Amino acid sequence: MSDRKSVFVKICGLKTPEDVDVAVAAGAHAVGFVLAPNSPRTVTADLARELAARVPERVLTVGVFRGQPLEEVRRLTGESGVRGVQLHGDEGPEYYEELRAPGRTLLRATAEHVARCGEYGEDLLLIDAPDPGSGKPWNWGSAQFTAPEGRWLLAGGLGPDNVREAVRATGAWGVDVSSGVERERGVKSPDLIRAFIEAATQSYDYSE
Ligand SMILES: O=C(O)c1ccccc1N[C@@H]1O[C@H](COP(=O)(O)O)[C@@H](O)[C@H]1O
Repeated sequence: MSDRKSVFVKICGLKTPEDVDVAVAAGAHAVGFVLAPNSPRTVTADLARELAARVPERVLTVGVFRGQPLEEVRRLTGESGVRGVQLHGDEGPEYYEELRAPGRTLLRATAEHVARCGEYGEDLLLIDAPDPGSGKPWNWGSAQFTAPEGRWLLAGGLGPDNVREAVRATGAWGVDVSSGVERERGVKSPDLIRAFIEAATQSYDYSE
């Protein structure tokens, strides 16, 4: 039996101060701002900075990138002031090495279901669906998926109704969600954010 009391919860794709405040008050451990282009959740570095400034130190702020040049990731990270960098491209270990900086948390997102934690020098591994941010689940429950050892986050099609089962089935250290806490694409629902965090943080209550 694990002595963990809760999973790590990241709420991603936040665009408004109200939604950031709701996620923080409900107990999110991390909040994400999409700094990749062409998403209904894309925010400018200026808006990300404004949103990140509302977040207490204990909550990790994360910039989300997809296949962008290193200089662009560096610039947007600096301008927005986020402390975490989440990469969804096919960047190699050298790219992570280039981005490493004191106080910065590097997250490597992959749809590769045999990934190992820390393989590219990342601090946290994120195992996601092939189409990140689509709300489509992948087959995390299948026998073909072997969960990695260590600290990894599960994402892809999670929501208040399935997060608990997903954590129990995979043993994920943490979870990440965007679509499953939206009332329409790109628009968050405070009620769903609260419900997701509540459900996720109950995942390791083995007393029942
Ligand atoms: O959310 C996006 O639009 C996005 C864009 C580019 C890269 C990653 C993106 N989101 C990531 O996807 C998962 C959430 O997926 P879901 O919507 O809950 O199915 C999460 O890791 C986000 O950071």
